Amino acid sequence: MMSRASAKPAKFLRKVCQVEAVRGDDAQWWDRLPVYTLTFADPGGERMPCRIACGDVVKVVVPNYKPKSYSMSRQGDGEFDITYKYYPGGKCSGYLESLSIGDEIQCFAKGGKRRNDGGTHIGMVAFGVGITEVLPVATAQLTHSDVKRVKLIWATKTWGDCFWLDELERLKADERFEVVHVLSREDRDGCRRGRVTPELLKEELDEAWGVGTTVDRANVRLISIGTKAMMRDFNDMAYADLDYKYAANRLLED
Ligand SMILES: Cc1cc2nc3c(=O)[nH]c(=O)nc-3n(C[C@H](O)[C@H](O)[C@H](O)COP(=O)(O)OP(=O)(O)OC[C@H]3O[C@@H](n4cnc5c(N)ncnc54)[C@H](O)[C@@H]3O)c2cc1C
Repeated sequence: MMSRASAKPAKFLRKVCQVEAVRGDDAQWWDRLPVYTLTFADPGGERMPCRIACGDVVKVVVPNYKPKSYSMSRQGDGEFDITYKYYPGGKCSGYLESLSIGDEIQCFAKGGKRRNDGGTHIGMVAFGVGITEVLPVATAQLTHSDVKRVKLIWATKTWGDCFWLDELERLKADERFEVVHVLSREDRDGCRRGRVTPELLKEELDEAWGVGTTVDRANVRLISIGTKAMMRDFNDMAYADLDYKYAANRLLED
């Protein structure tokens, strides 16, 4: 895999807004941060060595700062996408926000996780913009014929924070795939209200699938993507409260 020393220039081709910003009453605060997808040409015409099925990232070298990670959200023919949430004042998302079409960024690929094979029931939790990594991984899981169920639990503040809804609908055409939206700040038909808790995971995964009865626990694979704190909380819930085994049940291994 490439390193910072081998960062290469990738030309910025286009930008799509996924989530519109909502400004708060306080001029400094935004009630909803915007999300954009940026498309870049493959550096030097060479396909970036990113395996989006395994959550590899694009390291964006921020000028006069350091490289920051962005999941590759799509790999196309001669191009790739990253999808970022813009944080006002954010060092890297601010840099991405400042780019104009035709500009070049310096970037390199990083990753190395492997699929922990053998899972038939895949439980995935995306916290907010963590969906950028989770959805490509979910899509890849559905290419495995031994996978019987893929359940994606997407936790956001509101429905307005959700994007890629068309893509989710398209994936739902595969009856093995299911999405559960968990909204912390909004009541909405068809969505759960609240946060991801051990009780919610037990209901949506163990009870829904019959883990321990019709489904062997050894056949469950789990993944969560979000901030470090959110992923730590998820690990406590999954590997302590629900008693899954980290080594055996995680979907991607280092
Ligand atoms: C493996 C990995 C993969 C990742 N993939 C992605 C990805 O695909 N997409 C993505 O977007 N990120 C991703 N990230 C996170 C990304 O790397 C950066 O951490 C993120 O973009 C923030 O960096 P920043 O430099 O822009 O913000 P920072 O410089 O860290 O600052 C954030 C600023 O935003 C401010 N802020 C926060 N909320 C609000 C608000 N509501 N209103 C006003 N100001 C606010 C904060 O106070 C702070 O000043 C990933 C991280 C890792 C480790």
